[in-house]
Amino acid sequence: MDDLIWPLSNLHVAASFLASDIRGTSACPEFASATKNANRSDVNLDDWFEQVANCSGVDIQSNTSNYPDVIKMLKCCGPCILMMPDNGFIVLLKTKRQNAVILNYKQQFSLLPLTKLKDILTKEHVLPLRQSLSEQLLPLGLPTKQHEKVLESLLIEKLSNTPVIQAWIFHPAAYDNIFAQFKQAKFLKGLMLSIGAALLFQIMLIISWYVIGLGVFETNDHDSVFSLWALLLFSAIPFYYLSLKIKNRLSLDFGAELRKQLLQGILKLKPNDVRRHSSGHFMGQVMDIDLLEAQSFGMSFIAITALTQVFLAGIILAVAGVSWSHSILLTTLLILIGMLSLKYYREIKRWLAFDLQLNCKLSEQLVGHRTRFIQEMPEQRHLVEDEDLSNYTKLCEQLDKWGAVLTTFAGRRVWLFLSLLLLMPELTSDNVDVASLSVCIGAILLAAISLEQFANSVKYLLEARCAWVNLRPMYEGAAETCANSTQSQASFTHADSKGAEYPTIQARELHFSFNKRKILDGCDFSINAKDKMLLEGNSGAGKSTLGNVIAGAYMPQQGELSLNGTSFKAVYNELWRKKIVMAPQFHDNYLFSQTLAFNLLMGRCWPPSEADLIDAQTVCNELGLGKLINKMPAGLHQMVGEGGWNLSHGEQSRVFIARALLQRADLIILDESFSSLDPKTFNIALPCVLKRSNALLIIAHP
Ligand SMILES: Nc1ncnc2c1ncn2[C@@H]1O[C@H](COP(=O)(O)OP(=O)(O)OP(=O)(O)O)[C@@H](O)[C@H]1O
Repeated sequence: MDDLIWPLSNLHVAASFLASDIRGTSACPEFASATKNANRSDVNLDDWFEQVANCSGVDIQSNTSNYPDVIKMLKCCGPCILMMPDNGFIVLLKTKRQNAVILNYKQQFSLLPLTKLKDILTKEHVLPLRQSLSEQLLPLGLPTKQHEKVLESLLIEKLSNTPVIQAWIFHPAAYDNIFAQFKQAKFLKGLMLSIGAALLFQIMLIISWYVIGLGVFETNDHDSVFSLWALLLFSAIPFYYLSLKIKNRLSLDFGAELRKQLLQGILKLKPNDVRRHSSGHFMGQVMDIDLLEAQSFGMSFIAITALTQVFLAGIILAVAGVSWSHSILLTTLLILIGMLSLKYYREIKRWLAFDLQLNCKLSEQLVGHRTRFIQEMPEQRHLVEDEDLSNYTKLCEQLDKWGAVLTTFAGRRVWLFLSLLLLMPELTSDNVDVASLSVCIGAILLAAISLEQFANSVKYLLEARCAWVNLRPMYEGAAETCANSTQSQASFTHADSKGAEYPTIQARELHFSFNKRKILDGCDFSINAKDKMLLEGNSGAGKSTLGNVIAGAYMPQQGELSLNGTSFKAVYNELWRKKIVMAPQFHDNYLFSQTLAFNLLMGRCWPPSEADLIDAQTVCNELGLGKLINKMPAGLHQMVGEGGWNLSHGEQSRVFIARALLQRADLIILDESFSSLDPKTFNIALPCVLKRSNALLIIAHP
């Protein structure tokens, strides 16, 4: 048993093992020598796992489970690191039926029953409770089996809301290696299983035709032939059911995985990249996920099974058919489908690109509706739209035309007509081999159905492929962030522990340009722990750019930036942003259509504790928002933003300030956050900001 437990000092070896299994990289930060022999409670494990995630490029998700769901969680959380009640960890790779596959301390695999693993992991919570409950049950004098059952039910009841185990689950980071994600989610295995079941179903159908043919042409024992035929058909049903069930399950999981990854990708896009595109561009791209989700998995299944059936029919025609001509015809049609598919693919690409453009324009017109309504000449409003719509109609017509050509040539009619034409000599001959003729007709029918299915599914797969090309940058956004993070080997917390020796921020020779236009040209400065600084400058001088560089939103092209002595390059990730919080300019900040509490505390923690809510209320009171919250029927839980309570410009600015202050960062950057406040409100808000910030950088106009 001791072999199974990893000590804290060697946790990085286990983490490296899991990370390299997923991503092929094994760079994981060790705990500092000072903490190596320390107790687990002395280190912040979540922070450490975040560093591991950044260094290795895998995603690590911290997860807990309540007592009733422990087995369920263990079954799906591998590969993960589980926290032991005492000072150790267990590395769970996966589960095999009712056993857990564990990586032991000697880096060998061991099997452990899941129930035993559950007992080990939960003993801290369960043992004392079990003891006292057992004593309470004793006077009832229940037989041992019933006693245990009642005890387990009571434990489930008592611990249903208590997290009893904690795991850090490793999985591939958003996109970059999306196939690794699919591999881990066992999609390919499931797809193969489902296709296998579908093929078995088809083979049983073909055998049943053979049996029927046998009954008709070669035997008089019709009863037994009919029974055999019925038996074959009946036995084929479970395969059909199994194939559909696996396919549908996987389709749902695949869609969920795609959406999850897309969301991760979007959240990791660099702000500057996002700015270069309009919101409509992203909206259009995100809408493509429907195409990808709906078409790709199910249609891959249909395309593969249909193509396999076509090959099956081709083999039957070649082996049992009357001539090779059918096989040649089938191959020719497949080549034709391939060529038409290419043409159709080009048409969809053009159509989707234009559709994306229209989406961009539409969303921009919605956002800028008020400006257009007031300022644009009414007679000009629809000129461009009309032209766009006529171009769109032309593209749609082209797309439909080539779609129709593809399905017509690949449709069953062309194949049936030509193949029956080829069969004419045999059909009219007196010397016909009836058995091979019937097999040939069966194969022609199978090919007809499969060809049509194949052509239809290829059409949808091509649409999914185009959608993927559009969505790819979103997935790659995350990948690039991972790549940047993997350069990082330094541990932020180590330097942080020596933080007092360093200025909060130190910048040396910072350079930043937009399209070769220099905005920051060799900036040198430092900001100390309690500094309160004002950054003034003319419009366009680069103040916000500097703020964004310090906050980690923009990457400087040259120079050195460090926080508490740790280089920016070493911790360019979420950890940096936890320590430096920026309230961007009003037009760049966003009030979500959520509760006021969410908008205030989203950067601190959500869902919030009672203490967080009290803190949020106090900061709001200090910023002069107390009266407003009192007026709101639901107080802090009032819905705000679009469709909710419309906050005024000045109120919204103070919510943004409160949001930054509530994150308790080392440095807070406020970019023109006071510009919309009247002098009285400014005089209320400023003391709160000065009191509640550590280091502070205020960007303002002179
Ligand atoms: N994505 C971009 N591409 C090219 N140039 C940009 C981009 N973003 C900003 N700029 C330019 O960089 C310069 C600095 O912009 P920045 O927003 O930092 O100025 P600022 O000093 O904060 O101005 P203001 O006080 O008006 O807000 C401006 O001239 C701006 O036009």
